[in-house]
Amino acid sequence: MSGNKQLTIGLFGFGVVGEGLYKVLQQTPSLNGEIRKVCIKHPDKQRNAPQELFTTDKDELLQDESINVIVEVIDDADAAFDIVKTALLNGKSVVSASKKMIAEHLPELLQLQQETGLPFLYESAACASIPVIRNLEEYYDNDLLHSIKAIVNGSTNFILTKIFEDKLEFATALKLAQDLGFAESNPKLDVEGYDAVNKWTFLLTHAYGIVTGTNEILFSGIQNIQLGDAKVAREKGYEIKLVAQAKKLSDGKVAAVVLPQFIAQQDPLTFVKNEYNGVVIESGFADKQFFYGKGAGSFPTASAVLSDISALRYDYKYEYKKLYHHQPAQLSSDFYLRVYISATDWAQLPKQELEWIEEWHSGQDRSYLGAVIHYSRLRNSDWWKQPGVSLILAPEAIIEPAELEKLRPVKSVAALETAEA
Ligand SMILES: NC(=O)C1=CN([C@@H]2O[C@H](COP(=O)(O)OP(=O)(O)OC[C@H]3O[C@@H](n4cnc5c(N)ncnc54)[C@H](OP(=O)(O)O)[C@@H]3O)[C@@H](O)[C@H]2O)C=CC1
Ligand SMILES: N[C@@H](CC=O)C(=O)O
Repeated sequence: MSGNKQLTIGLFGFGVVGEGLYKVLQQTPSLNGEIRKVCIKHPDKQRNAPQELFTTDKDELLQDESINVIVEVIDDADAAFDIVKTALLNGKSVVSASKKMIAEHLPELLQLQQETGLPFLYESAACASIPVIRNLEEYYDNDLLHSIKAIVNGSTNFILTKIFEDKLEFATALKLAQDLGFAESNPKLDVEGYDAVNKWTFLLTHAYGIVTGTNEILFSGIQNIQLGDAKVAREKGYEIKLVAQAKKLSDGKVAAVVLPQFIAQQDPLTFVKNEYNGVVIESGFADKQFFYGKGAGSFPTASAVLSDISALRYDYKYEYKKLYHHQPAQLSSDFYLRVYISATDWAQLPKQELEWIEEWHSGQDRSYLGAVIHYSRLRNSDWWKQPGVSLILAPEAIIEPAELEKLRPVKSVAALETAEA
């Protein structure tokens, strides 16, 4: 495919993203793209498009030789993988928004792209309207990419904004995120951090050449954050956001986590509210750069799908430069995290697991402490995921082993035990 070639599209899914794309394409005649057929699941639903466009038979798209592009925007990861695989093997270029499917099948998808030589693009799958994949892929050299810190889930950011700024109840805020089309069909994916970590897996591939699974990354969502945590944050002049981050350590490995974090006022992520996403990239010589835009919703997501479709006109493919043309980085499990932990009961906090405690406070309803802990201690335990316990990263959370002793304070766990007694 090259130049202004006719793109004949088979579209899977006509929900928030699919219908958005249909409308956006109607307003983009210069693209030279036409939707030939739309495959959906429920034939009886009312649609805002001619009835003859729709089918429930996937082969009407996948086996149609006149269709040269498959756009897959459905909410079923297993069916999505089957569609994408068949489409590529049938010689069609593919655009997808299904981050869960991509995260679960990245090695197979990499192989399929190599075997077929066909484009498989998915810019909308991470941070929706922000062109983060193409930027990581094309612009930043592996050695110079010091860190990425990002809000990659619109729904949780929306919920946190609505709870802490507009004083809505959690359930009301979630319902609003669902009504506006931001949340996944199963909102547990958003709330418990699965969606954010899914996105983080393949962003790590484009940033550092790391091919990993979600089980290799420490993550949680916002499910355990309490109003009391927000009060502590406010007293310290911080906000709480669900943040995905990766930092290149001095041994060349990458520390990566997806956890709630206190965000200081001077951090650009402070400005990221509601369904917006933000990405702060720190690279050699350029210092900090900040990308900002809508991270969920019909038209913002459709705009990124449209950009991928448009890129097919000039045969754009991801080269996975960091993976195939550089020395890919590895994930590190040897670093420390500066954390804030709150609990309804001191006994829930395993003080022996902490390197040191920097502050503590015991209130009527909850106790909290600020501490430093080795990453592996958190990975290998689940006390911090239990009801009643919340774990939030401090603003500058990642500590390299070589820095640890320089930072170790005089106060220790023993001091807390004395205070308790
Ligand atoms: N909403 C957002 O802001 C964003 C969503 N995404 C991703 O995009 C994808 C779509 O999301 P969204 O549009 O919100 O989801 P919706 O729930 O709004 O729509 C899902 C669509 O998929 C169709 N569908 C489900 N299973 C099948 C199947 N086996 N074959 C054909 N069609 C099927 C449904 O059909 P029917 O209409 O008949 O029920 C529906 O049209 C998801 O992977 C999501 O994670 C990515 C970025 C942002
Ligand atoms: N549910 C997702 C949708 C976009 O990826 C989110 O809230 O970010």
